[in-house]
Formats: sequence, structure tokens, C-alpha cells
Amino acid sequence: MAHDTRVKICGLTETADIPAAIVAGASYVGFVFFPKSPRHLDLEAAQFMATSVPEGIVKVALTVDADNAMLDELTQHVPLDMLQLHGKESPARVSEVKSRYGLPVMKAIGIESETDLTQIDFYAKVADQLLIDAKPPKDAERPGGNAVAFDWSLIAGRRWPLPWMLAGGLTPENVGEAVRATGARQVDVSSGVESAPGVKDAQKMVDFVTAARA
Ligand SMILES: O=C(O)c1ccccc1N[C@@H]1O[C@H](COP(=O)(O)O)[C@@H](O)[C@H]1O
Repeated sequence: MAHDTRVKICGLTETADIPAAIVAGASYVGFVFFPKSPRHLDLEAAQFMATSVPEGIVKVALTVDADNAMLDELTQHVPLDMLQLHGKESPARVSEVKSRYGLPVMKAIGIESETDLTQIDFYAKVADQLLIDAKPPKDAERPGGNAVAFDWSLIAGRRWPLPWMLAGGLTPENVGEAVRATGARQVDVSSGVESAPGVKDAQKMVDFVTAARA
């Protein structure tokens, strides 16, 4: 039986990635604003790309511990529907960003072991969505987008009172199992639909969405 799993394809870097992600069936497209990432966009490129996204597809900006000056510039230049906070932002900072910019906020939470789950309850009180991702490896240059999965059994059967997405090391080959193991209704992918870091692959995007919904 097919499911209506919603997919976010994150880290689009080329204008042609937008129609490819939409044809594949993405419900969300993500733009990365983190200079250490191979998916980093400058504001001009992001503005151009975001403007070409049709109504109904959620445009998400991913930032890492961004200050107000950076978020002011970003939100003034790029038409956005959601902010994804992927750093060490506190629950208070999530609340502040939400009220300052009037956009829904998705907070990413890195999971490696059972103890990492306790913070979810604090963020669940202030965020609009949660992104349950793998904790980055110790020597990683970035807090996400590392093609690393966590032990999905840690969240099997868990439910939270707000929408959430599963992320971390998802690929067309493992996303079906990830959805079955966790009960996720939404999934987020970056590396798993690339042919090289920062280069999205149209066929992998199709394969990913198909497998997520199978
Ligand atoms: O994609 C990035 O480069 C990135 C940089 C900094 C923070 C987060 C980043 N990506 C996010 O991480 C998840 C998981 O990535 P992957 O599928 O394991 O490569 C991704 O969906 C982005 O939301």
C-alpha cells in the first residue's frame, strides 16, 4: 500500500534542482546557509531559486546558530515559508526567532543515544516542527548533512504533539525501512540524493520519494 509520506529535499544548489525535486514529489525544498557546507548558497542565488518555487511547496532556510543580523538579511532577501535551526539554539532562542520573523520554526535535534531524547520535550513546547536527525560525528565540519544515520529503534513508537521529520543518512535504499521502523510521516534527505557533495541527482530524488511512499 502506498503512503503519503511527505518529503523534504534539502541542500538544493542549482536552479534546475527545483523542478527536479518537485517532479520527484517533494513537499518541502531546503536551502542551506552555512559556509562550511558544500550546499551553502549566497543570498542572491537563494533569492533567485526561491522565487521559482511554486505555491504550495514549502521553502525552508537552514541556518546554524545564526544571529539576528544574518537572519534579518536572509528573511529580507529570500521569500521563505519556514526556518530550520540546525545548531545549538536553545528553546528560548527558538521562541525568539519565531516571534521576531513570524515564520514557523523547525528545530533540528541530534540523536545518538536514549539520553539525547530528553531535550525533545523542551523543544516540542516552542517549535512548530522537529527534525530528528543523527548527531554529527565528532570530527564533522557541520552539524548535519553528513550521511550518517542513527539507531531508528530509539524512537520506534514514540509520538510527539507536533509534526516532525526523520533525517540523517536516508537514501532511496533505506528510507522505506526507516519509515517502517519509526512511523515517520515526514522525511528529510540531502546526501542520499546526490551524485557528489552538493550535487543533486534527479533520478535519486525520484527513487527516494517513491521508496519513502512505497
Ligand atoms: O546539508 C548540509 O550541508 C547541512 C549543513 C549544516 C547543517 C545541516 C545540514 N543538513 C541537514 O542535515 C540533514 C541530514 O543530512 P543527510 O541526509 O544525512 O545528508 C539534511 O536533511 C539537512 O536538513
